[in-house]
Amino acid sequence: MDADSSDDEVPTLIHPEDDDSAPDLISATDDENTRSKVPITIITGYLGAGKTTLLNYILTEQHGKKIAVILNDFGDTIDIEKQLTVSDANTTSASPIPFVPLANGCICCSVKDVGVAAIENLMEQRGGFDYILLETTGLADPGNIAPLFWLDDGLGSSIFLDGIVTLVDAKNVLKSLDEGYGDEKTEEDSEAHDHDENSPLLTTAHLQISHADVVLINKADLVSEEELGSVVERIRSINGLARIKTTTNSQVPQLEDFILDIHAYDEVKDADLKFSSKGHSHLDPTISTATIIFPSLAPVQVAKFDEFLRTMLWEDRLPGNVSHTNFEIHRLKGRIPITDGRVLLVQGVRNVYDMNETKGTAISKGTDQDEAKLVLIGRGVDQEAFRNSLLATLAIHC
Ligand SMILES: Nc1nc2c(ncn2[C@@H]2O[C@H](COP(=O)(O)OP(=O)(O)OP(=O)(O)O)[C@@H](O)[C@H]2O)c(=O)[nH]1
Repeated sequence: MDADSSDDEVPTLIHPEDDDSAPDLISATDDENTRSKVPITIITGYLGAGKTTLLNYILTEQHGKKIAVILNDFGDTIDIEKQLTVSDANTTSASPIPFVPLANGCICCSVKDVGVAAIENLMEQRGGFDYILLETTGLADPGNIAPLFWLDDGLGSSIFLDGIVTLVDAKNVLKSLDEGYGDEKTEEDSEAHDHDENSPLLTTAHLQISHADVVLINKADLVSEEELGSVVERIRSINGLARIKTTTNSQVPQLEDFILDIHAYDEVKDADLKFSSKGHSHLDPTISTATIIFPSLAPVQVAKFDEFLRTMLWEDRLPGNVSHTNFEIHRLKGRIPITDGRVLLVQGVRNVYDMNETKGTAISKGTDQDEAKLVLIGRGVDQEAFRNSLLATLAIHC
């Protein structure tokens, strides 16, 4: 399940060929920029899944980093007990650890006002830390948080999103996915999460898993091997990109690569996309992962590929006269070789995406490297329809 290793060079930003009102993306991939920016890992997961336990574990492990922790508390009250728990457990050499509790509301609703201000405030203490962990409330939707680090000029210039780690409770996660167990059903939630009465229930657990770069299936001690296997299978069917680790008491043996320095948004390694050979699973009726495999692009097709992405992500439809059901993309990653030797790397969260190219990577014809892969995670993602639409778009005017 742990798949990750590649010697690929760090990608650089390419400039879009047209000026088509693309959001002003801030590349986290420029070598020098990335080095001077502070990485942030978002830790999300259901109420009681083990987020605080994970923070305590990280802060007491030897990792040679000075870590700042931001707690995003839900509601008006500050969870004093939780802050003390983490502070007291900090026996690491990294000190002091500034705590910035976000007292007012869930970060997904008010991140512009509260979350950004707290992070900017924290950045004034720069030099006191070299890594940020943001623990979100159990009800947060990470899809609203992640694009901020691309789109907010202020934030994007000083920090970069390293990755999203989602904790799930092995004992309760299937219930959460099937019944929305643990979700507070407000009217707003019902509208946002389940707007179409005929669609299967979209729960907070789905949102947290579909956006994850790493899923920790915690509380493994509370379930049998067989139950654990079913949980792994279900999560893999929702999010085929995430690396999955089972833990007890949130103890991740290897923090580097799994929690810290994941580089989930500035690299797209071939190994990240390797699960795709296992095919499209419909184990979860609500969200699935689709992999579109297609031949490497001719240079003139790059603009067409971009058009496909824009139409899909910004207009919520598929180009090329392909019929499809309603869909919603949560996360996408792609690795697209071009016949002139370049390789395009694509990253996206919801309707925000970024396309970079690797420098001078030669492709060997007739090998796996020659194959382009686009992986999509979301609702209503019909692999065949998406592939047909992409191929139809690439064929036009080429
Ligand atoms: N049996 C068992 N208990 C665990 C494990 N991990 C955490 N716990 C316990 O589960 C409870 C909740 O853990 P927390 O780390 O507070 O969970 P959280 O996600 O921060 O919870 P909220 O802040 O409410 O969202 C605590 O009593 C932990 O000691 C585990 O792997 N197995």
